[in-house]
Amino acid sequence: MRPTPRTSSPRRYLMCPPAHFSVTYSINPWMDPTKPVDLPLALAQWEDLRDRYRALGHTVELLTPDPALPDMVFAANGATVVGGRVLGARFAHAERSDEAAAHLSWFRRNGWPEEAVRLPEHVNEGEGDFAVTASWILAGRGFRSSPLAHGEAQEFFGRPVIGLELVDPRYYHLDTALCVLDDARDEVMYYPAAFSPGSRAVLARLFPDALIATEEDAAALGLNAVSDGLHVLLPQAAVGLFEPLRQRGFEPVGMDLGELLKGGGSVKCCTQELRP
Ligand SMILES: CN(C)C(=N)NCCC[C@H](N)C(=O)O
Repeated sequence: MRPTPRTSSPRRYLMCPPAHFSVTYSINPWMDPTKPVDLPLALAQWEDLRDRYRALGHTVELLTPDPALPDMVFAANGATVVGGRVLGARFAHAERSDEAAAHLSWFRRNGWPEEAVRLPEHVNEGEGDFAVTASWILAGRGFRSSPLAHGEAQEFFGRPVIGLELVDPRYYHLDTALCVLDDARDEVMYYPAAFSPGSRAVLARLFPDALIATEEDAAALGLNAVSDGLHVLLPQAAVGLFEPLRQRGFEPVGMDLGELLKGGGSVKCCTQELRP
């Protein structure tokens, strides 16, 4: 079988340097405050990701980190931007709640019109739980985002929102268990065991040709990846995903974000996409 021809399209990303990253509390099973974090290494790994995006021709905007918010490096959680409209976040845990205002004020200061920016009513952790395909917005629930946020997103963006129930605490956000590979073609990769039986059936119906990840690759946070339609940047430890991606015509790019994994996030968590 010949691989589908792929093309990348230029993206605009929002990232936040891990200048104050640390693990001082635990709000997901990956976080162990007794394990030290090597901050210079975390910064170097993050810079490598930022530079890789730029080298691939993408634009990276920067959010100023706040010393009181050690998880702010996980910029994907701060908002969801689709069609130039911004749905702000409302965090489930008090430790992260002030990040939401920092994101909203960034959008207001950077030219987004007031009517395109929404302060949300219901708990949603941005692109941690919202994934955008050509036809739908996939929306995770079960650990962080409220199912009520799914209706709110559908009204705000005017796109069909498909709710998916997460059942394994290691995969507490949708973007730890599913990655959109081609947002022009409704193509994804995911780890079925992270979802309830009903949600698994929905995924199988919507994405019959999806790339299915093994437990090993999911446990390396291999699905916490970012695709520009051709290049797929993913944790380098998810070795089992590289060949299946190549067979489909993608170019996998392994990244080492090992220090940030101590906070429970990797490539996608660090990357919020600003969709025009
Ligand atoms: C998978 N994406 C965007 C994420 N899954 N974000 C990482 C959040 C990590 C943070 N310590 C937390 O537990 O909220």
